[in-house]
Amino acid sequence: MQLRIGKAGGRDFSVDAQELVTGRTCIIAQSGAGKSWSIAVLCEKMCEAGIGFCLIDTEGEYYSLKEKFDNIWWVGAEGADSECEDIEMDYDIERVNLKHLMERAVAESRPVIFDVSEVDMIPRVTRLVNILYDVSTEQRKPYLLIVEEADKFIPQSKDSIKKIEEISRRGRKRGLGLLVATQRPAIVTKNVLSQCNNQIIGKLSIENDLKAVGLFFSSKQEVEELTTLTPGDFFVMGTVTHEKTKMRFGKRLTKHRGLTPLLEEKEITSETVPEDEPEDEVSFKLDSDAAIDDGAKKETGSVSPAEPVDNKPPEQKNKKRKPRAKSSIDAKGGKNCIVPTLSRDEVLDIAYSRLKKRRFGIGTDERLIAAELSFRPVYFVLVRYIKSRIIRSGSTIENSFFLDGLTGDCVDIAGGITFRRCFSEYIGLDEDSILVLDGMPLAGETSVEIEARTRFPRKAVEKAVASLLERKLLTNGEAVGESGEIKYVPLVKRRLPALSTRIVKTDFRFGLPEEGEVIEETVQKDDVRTILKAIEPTSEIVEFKTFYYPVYEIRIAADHEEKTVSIDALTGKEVRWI
Ligand SMILES: Nc1ncnc2c1ncn2[C@@H]1O[C@H](COP(=O)(O)OP(=O)(O)OP(=O)(O)O)[C@@H](O)[C@H]1O
Repeated sequence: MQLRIGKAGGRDFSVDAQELVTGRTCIIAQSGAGKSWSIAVLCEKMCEAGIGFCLIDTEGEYYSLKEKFDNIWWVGAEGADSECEDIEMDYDIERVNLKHLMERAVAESRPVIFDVSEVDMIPRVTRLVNILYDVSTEQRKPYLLIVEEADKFIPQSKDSIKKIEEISRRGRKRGLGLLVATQRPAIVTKNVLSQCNNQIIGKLSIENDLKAVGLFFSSKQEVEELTTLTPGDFFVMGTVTHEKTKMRFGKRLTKHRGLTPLLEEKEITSETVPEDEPEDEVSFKLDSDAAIDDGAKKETGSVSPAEPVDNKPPEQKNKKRKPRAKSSIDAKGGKNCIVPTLSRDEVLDIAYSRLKKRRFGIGTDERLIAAELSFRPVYFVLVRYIKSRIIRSGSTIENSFFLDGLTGDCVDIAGGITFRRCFSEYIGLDEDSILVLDGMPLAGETSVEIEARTRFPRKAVEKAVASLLERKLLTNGEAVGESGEIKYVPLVKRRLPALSTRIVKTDFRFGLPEEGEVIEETVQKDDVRTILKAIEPTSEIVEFKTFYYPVYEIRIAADHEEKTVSIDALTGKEVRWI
């Protein structure tokens, strides 16, 4: 019987079930390289094929297999809770008659998750493996023992659980196979590793660990290749396959729980949301992709066309990560993340095909080294202002738009997220400095000219100029003419846009995501208010809400360089700065 567990070179890749279940296999890869994922895929395939196994779960992450395979018995500490309402523990690890349970499990080829995440592991596992060995000696039926984090149970020291070593030597004749997984082969007892007739080896970086697996490879280059593998990629060799193969484990049928930085649920920050607003939706009215009228410039004109366009996102200062709180989600909080439509797998596929075709332009040996989902803060801003020139005097106009919560730049989200420079260079300035800077002609101005234009007293102009010089938003100043007056030239890439009458709206699905990191916003509402006042003195912020847009950060490395590309988790397009 073959178990189809993934792909190798575009083709399905299978392992021999008999060899896997009754043989000795080690899965070796560093943290985050995909061991738990691979074990879960193997378990799913064994469940589908009706093969029995007992998985020692040290992190309490495998109960989700029960989502699809409800004949699994989950044995764990009393009160252990799953994050899924309809999955419940079957047996209390302290009370269950373990001998009786394992006799039935082996006889019925039943999968068992032996969850030791909340208990003293070593005595429980020692007891389990003793019982399992005896049961297998009696029944002689194929059954697989899976030991996650093997370095905890069979370290290279006298503390190793001897019965596991015995299973590795003598289990086969009893039908009892062994699969051990570890991040640190260098510290697992050689008594077991040397017995393994199958090896599944993924990314490793630590020198000693590379040495420890060196014996499984024929050349140094092959061992070095291990350092470049991406999560999910493994070399499989031994009797489970006919030849050594580099493969990638396939999709999981059940949720992967071995994730993920924890997200904290966040309230929608709004001063004007009425008490009875529907709780599960944040919706805005949509009109067009450009909400602030970027074209409508003031007299001083826009930036010179000759100026190079900076496509790079402004630096994300103070980019803080928020942990996900384990507490329950309150009615409103946590529902303001846009739910991604693309899975991590799908985005990895996109990145891989791009690696193959267009490359990312940083070297000949490009490879993916990380792909993380994060949620980027976006503000929805609704402004009301009076503009007597357009509509009869005294009438109010509304304009809404999206701003990047990290930079203050404009965000368009119709058809995928894109960023346009608008406020970022002005964030943190006081109103006087903004007016001095934004109104300055490209050729520059002297202090006297600034005074004449702004009607600010000399002291105020000096203060504004000093703060702009400090922020490097003006040139240092050159003496001009016979009087030797100093002329300052603006260094901003964008002038402030004028307010328009546009209104934005979106119909995204908001919710609490299962994985990913929420990035905390850094731009202050007060700074946005100051800029809006400088653009239009009558403006008032009527609504100011924060929501989070999902983006996958893909890290690519070549020989000497690394690059991060952001992929929109709704469209699969690269996130652009225009
Ligand atoms: N075959 C795969 N396909 C797609 N994504 C994968 C695959 N393997 C791993 N990943 C991704 O890599 C992440 C880390 O994988 P996993 O939790 O299995 O690592 P691990 O080696 O068990 O880490 P640790 O030793 O720290 O528990 C997963 O959350 C998943 O997003």
